[in-house]
Amino acid sequence: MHPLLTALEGTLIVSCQAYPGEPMRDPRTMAQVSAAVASGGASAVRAQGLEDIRAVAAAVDVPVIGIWKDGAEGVFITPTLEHCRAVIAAGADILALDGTRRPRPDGLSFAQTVAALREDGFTGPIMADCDSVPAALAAAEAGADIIGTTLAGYTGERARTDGPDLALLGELAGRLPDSAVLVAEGRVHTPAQAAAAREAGAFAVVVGTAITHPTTITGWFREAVAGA
Ligand SMILES: CC(=O)N[C@H](C=O)[C@@H](O)[C@H](O)[C@H](O)COP(=O)(O)O
Repeated sequence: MHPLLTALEGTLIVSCQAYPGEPMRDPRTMAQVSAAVASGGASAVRAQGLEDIRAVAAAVDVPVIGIWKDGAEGVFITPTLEHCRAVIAAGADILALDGTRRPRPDGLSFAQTVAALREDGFTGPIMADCDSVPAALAAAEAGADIIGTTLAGYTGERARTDGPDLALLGELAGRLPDSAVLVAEGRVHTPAQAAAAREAGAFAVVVGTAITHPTTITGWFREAVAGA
């Protein structure tokens, strides 16, 4: 296991992202939200976009997982080697990128991308945002340090479960090489679901929307109130 990851076992990681056009889409806001979740005990923060990564890294002492979303279809989470290099240059401690088996815009495979980054001298952990068992196993084989369930339910490989994809976690638990850890990410909306993800085999759990996206959380409550 990568040494930086030892401290993350059994912890909560919080994803702090605002989407294009939203009121909170401002690196200063995301830095403040990141500092707030770090105060609450988040062991690491996941940030999107080069400006946010710079601002968040300056605002928190915990490791920053950096991604760069470019586009909204196909491979869009840190889709190319150049995106990866830019995320690292922006100050991410951990690099996350698409870890599916879909063709990448620059024509490189996931394995080639990881190899090029190691060739560059990047020594931090690399997180693969995966969508299926085969993708996860291939990404771990290619040298990913963290296997995330981030894209399960978003690519057509698996049905979109209501909460986290506990079945996928269960299928992967115990099947990854010792070099990689399994992280639950995606639709963890309640503390009970976070605990269930751990019980299903997750090394750590990432929560985004349910902690840092007030518009969505407001919608949940609005619907509950209106339906009562
Ligand atoms: C599919 C995709 O694009 N996921 C993104 C990856 O960074 C984010 O939009 C999610 O908020 C993040 O994965 C955390 O998940 P949740 O917000 O469900 O707790």
